[in-house]
Order: sequence, then structure tokens, then C-alpha cells
Amino acid sequence: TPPAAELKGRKFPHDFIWGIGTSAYQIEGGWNASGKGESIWDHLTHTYPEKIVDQTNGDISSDSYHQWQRDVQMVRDLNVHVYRFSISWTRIMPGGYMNKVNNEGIRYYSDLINELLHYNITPMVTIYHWDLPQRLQELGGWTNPEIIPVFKDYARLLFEMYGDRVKIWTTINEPWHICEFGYGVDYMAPSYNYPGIPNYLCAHNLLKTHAEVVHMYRDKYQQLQKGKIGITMDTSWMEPKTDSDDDREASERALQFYLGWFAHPIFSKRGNYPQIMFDRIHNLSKEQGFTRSRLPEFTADEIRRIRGTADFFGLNSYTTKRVTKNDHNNSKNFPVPSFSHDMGVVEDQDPNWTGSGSSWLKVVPKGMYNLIMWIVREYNNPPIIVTENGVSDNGGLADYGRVDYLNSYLSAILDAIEDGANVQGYTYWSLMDSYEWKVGYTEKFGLYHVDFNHPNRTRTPKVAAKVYAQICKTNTIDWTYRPTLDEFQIN
Ligand SMILES: O=S(=O)(O)CCCN1CCN(CCO[C@@H]2O[C@H](CO)[C@@H](O)[C@H](O)[C@H]2O)CC1
Repeated sequence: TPPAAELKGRKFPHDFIWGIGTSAYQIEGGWNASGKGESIWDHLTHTYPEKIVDQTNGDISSDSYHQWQRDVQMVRDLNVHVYRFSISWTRIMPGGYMNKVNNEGIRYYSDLINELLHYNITPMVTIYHWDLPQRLQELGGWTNPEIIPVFKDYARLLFEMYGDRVKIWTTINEPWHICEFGYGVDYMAPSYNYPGIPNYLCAHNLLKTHAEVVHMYRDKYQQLQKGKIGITMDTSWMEPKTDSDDDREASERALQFYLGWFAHPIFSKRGNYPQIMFDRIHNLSKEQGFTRSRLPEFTADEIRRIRGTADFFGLNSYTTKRVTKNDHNNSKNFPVPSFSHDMGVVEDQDPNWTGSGSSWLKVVPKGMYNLIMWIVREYNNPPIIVTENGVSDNGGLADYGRVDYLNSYLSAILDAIEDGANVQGYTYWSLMDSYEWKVGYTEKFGLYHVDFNHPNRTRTPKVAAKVYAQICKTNTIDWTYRPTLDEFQIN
């Protein structure tokens, strides 16, 4: 909690954009409703339920496929300007290809967009939030360059269908998680566990895909539709464990590997992958007996084609890690080759940091300030939208831990703004409790509670929903505002 002087009334810029976020696989359910095709998350959770902590899946989840009007009501009650949601590729094109388009799916998102606009809420669409068509994964998914033209066809259809009404687009959510957690280790679908090679192929194709979609939007749609398009990347803040040179270098190296991998090709003056990644992976690949670097190389034309392909820097960040150099005295035996071995750091968390409902998520607001100022310096103060930030617990409506997280992380973001960072908006994660990927329904991120044991998936506002609604209405942080459950009805 800040000093008494700052308890009330810290104001955000008058034009600051407030929002709330969700993603298709996590909230919709209707996994095979009205012609929807199988995604890699449908496939993973149906084929390997043991890979999910509570052996659940998103077949129904929060049932937003049927409850979307209630969802829009909840968004309205939060007084936000923007609703960030993603479109399910297989609800639009069941097999991923353009040869079969599902009109029921087209209509679902059109109805949602119209409902949002009816209540003056701006739709912010994520084109891809991890739910790849399973049929495309059977061709190698993101490791196969075939995905570039196929994804472009999918994005073109969305621009054609919704671009008259959708004015903020994000191509892809969290490339790092898609490529390293999906194709490097087996944390997420498609759950490869093939360290150090397919993750870099995935990233190479993903960056080219992103660039082709942005060029298409800019060449064919942006003049007429007047929207913005960007990408959302993610990292924790990487705090040096001590102020030794080794630890400070480890911190910088970790940020280049986690964030620079995707941000440097798009947002840096030079473009291309970060030099430290290029050098380390090139040298290690040679030592390991590979004839070429495991990090694919862009041609000069590709570097130019990818550089500058974003109107804003979408940032997802939740927490902080401590890092030290991975050497003989604290060496961790990472698989060789692997992303972690290439990066060469050991991560941990300070046991004194406040915890949450997730083991990886500690509450360290200063880390958000440090990360934003690092991006300001590294990429020449790009327009940033914090597209995801939030905290988990294990349930309950009296979520005062979430109230404290919200106030402290927003204070850190406001500190960064007051120190010159061009942060233009914030979409809190998440609107409601939903499917939390590998941990199923065991960790809750929602401002609204969802009753997963009831067929109606009843939504109930938590205390933090009321606090966030107040922040969005007044544009102000007020630490003294801590409503009790019985004293408020949000609607
Ligand atoms: O202990 S470990 O480090 O081995 C496992 C880490 C597990 N990760 C942590 C990061 N998390 C954030 C990315 O996930 C983002 O954040 C939200 C909350 O997770 C998700 O609901 C969103 O869909 C996603 O965009 C995804 C799961």
C-alpha cells in the first residue's frame, strides 16, 4: 500500500483506454457446435486428459457460445471502453482452409460485435489465441511454412467480414507460449516436447505470418476501415538476483530471449532476431554438431518485410522472476539442445514475494514498472497497450487479493506513464473465470465468478469487479475503496 498521500485520487491520462479480456477456447465451449472444427486444444484435452491438472476440457467451459449477451452485460457493468476477445479459427473454417467456411460461426461473432457496438463498447479482436485447427497441426502446424498463406486467408476473411466494425486487431497472442510451450516443451498444445529445434521454426513462420497479415491489412483495408493492428507478446520482468555483472547480464539476456525473440524483428530499428540470440544459438549449434544454426536466418528482404509491422506494442505481463547466470556453480541441467540451455539463465522467485493462486505468479508490481521502462528504452517508446495483466486465486467472491494486485499494478503502470512511457491502454485479464489451459478450472482469473457446476454457468461479480468498474468510471486509483460483498450490487 502506498504512502497515505497517494491512497486516493491518482488519475490516469484523460484519454487512457480501459478494457477487459477473454479468449475463445477459454470461455466459449460449443467445441463442436454448428459446424465448428476440432482445434489442437480440443484434440489435446480429449486425447490426453491426463496432461490437464484436473483432467477437464473446454467443451462447455463458461458457455459463452450461448451466454454471450450476458457477457456483454458484464462488460458494460465494468464501465470499460474495450472488450478484447479472440476468434476461434475452427468456428470460422473447420479445417483451417478457405474451402469450407462455417456461416454459423461467422454469424456468432457478427452478433457479438453488433451487441458490443450497440452499447458503445469497442471490440478488440485477437485473430489467434492458441486454438490452431487440428488439421493444420497434422501438416506440422506452425513449423510448416504452409501456415503463412493459410493464416493469411483466414485473416483476410475476418477483415472482409468484420473490418467495417472492428477497429483494433491483434494478429497473435503470446508467440513465446505458442512456440516454446507448444513446440519446445510439452506444457501446451500441440505438446511436442522436442526442445531446441521446432520452437525456432515455429517462431520463424509465425513472424512471417504476422508480417504478411499486417501488410495485407495496411495495403487493402486500413485506408478504408481506419483500424489499428498489432501483436501481443509476453514476458515476466527478469530481475537480476544480485547486482553482480553476471546477474545483470543474465537479466538482459533473458529479456532478449523471452521478449526480444519476437519484439526485436518487429519493433527495433535494425530488425532481425536479437544479436545475443543469433550468436549464442549459432555457437551452441556448431558445438552440438549441427551443420546450421538451429535459429533460422531471415534474408535481408524478410528483415525489412517484418520490421515495423505493428501500430502498437501489445504486452501481457503478470509477474517477476529472479535470474542468475547458468554456470558450473548453479548449473541446472536443461536438455541439450533447448531454449533454456541456449538462454543460459537460472530463474527463481524471492520467497518473500506475495503469492497467488498460481505457483508461477508472484505479486511484484515494481517489475511491471521496470519492464515497461525497459521496452521504452529498447524500442524507442512505442505505443504500448497492456493487453493482459491480472492475478489468480482459487475461488471466492471476496477477492481482496485481486483488489490489491489491481491497485498496485495500475500504480506501477501510472508511475511508468508519469516517467514518459507511452502506455495507451489496459485490458485486465480476465472478465470471468474460465478454462486456464493446463490447470483446467483449478485457478481462477475472473472478475466474475462462474458456477461451473450449474448448467447456466451463472456469472456473479466479485469485489474486484466493483473496484475495477469504479477505476474505469473515474479513471482513478482509490486504495480506500474496498466495498464489502453485501454492500454492492454491480448492476
Ligand atoms: O510454472 S511454469 O513456469 O512451468 C508454468 C507456467 C504456466 N504458464 C504461465 C504463464 N501463463 C501466462 C500466459 O497465459 C496468458 O495468461 C493467462 C493466465 O495464465 C491465460 O489465461 C491467457 O490465456 C494467456 O494469454 C500461461 C501458463
